[in-house]
Amino acid sequence: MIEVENLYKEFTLTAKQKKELNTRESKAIAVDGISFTCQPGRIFSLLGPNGAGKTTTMRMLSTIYRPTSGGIKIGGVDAIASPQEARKKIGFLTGSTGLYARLTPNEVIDYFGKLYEVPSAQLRERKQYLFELLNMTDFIHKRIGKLSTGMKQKVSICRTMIHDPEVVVFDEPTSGLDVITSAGIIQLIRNCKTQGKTVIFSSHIMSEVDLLCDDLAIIHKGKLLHSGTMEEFRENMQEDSLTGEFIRIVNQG
Ligand SMILES: Nc1ncnc2c1ncn2[C@@H]1O[C@H](COP(=O)(O)OP(=O)(O)OP(=O)(O)O)[C@@H](O)[C@H]1O
Repeated sequence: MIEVENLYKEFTLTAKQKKELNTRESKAIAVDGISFTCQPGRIFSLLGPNGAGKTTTMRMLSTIYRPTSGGIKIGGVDAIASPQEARKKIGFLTGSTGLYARLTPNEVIDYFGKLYEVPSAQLRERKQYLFELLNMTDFIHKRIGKLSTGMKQKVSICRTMIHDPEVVVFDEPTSGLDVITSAGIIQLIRNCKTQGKTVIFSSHIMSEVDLLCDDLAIIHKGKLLHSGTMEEFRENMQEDSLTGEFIRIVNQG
């Protein structure tokens, strides 16, 4: 379970950022008092346009950023007071995950498996499950530096999932990937749900959200504009399409 209460994050702007943003303000509010709960065995989507605050929220959930104020609990653990304990329960996928170009996927996953203290027999099993599910067996012994963007993304996903975390945080997991690669990732997210994990993923693609999620939150300019089940969202739509409804909510906010 993920419990988020009145989460707030502001960044202090550097002189360069102030110039780029053409502002005299010394602070930028990225996340402005949002609250939500993600339940085990359900897929929660954080949807919002560019700059809405999705990545900042995901990074706070994953203990990479410390919130300016507010509360986060991951599987009952206070992620702000005990980030290390919370981190053991989380698998976090972000677009900027660094991978060692000179190692092979197999070596990287072994390394992270050991880092997370996954017992060897379990590590072998997890690797087999993930490599097969994501169709990776052809390139697990090639150097990462020689792999395509989609292949690297698959390696990052394996890295995220190798310790079988109970909470999965995916920041735009299919961004820039072809439909076949995306389908493998979507299947993995579905399997996480079946396994009773808590899943949150961010996206700005409504069709992907529609395909996967049980619960939906829409954020814009750091504020929560909508939160509820996907079923309720569909039932109460005022526009003909899900994308149309998303745009209507964002424009109203
Ligand atoms: N390190 C930072 N310093 C200053 N401002 C930041 C920083 N990181 C993010 N922001 C600002 O916070 C706001 C939210 O950014 P964030 O990256 O969380 O949005 P996002 O919803 O993930 O957007 P996208 O879909 O474009 O990735 C933006 O206005 C952004 O410029």
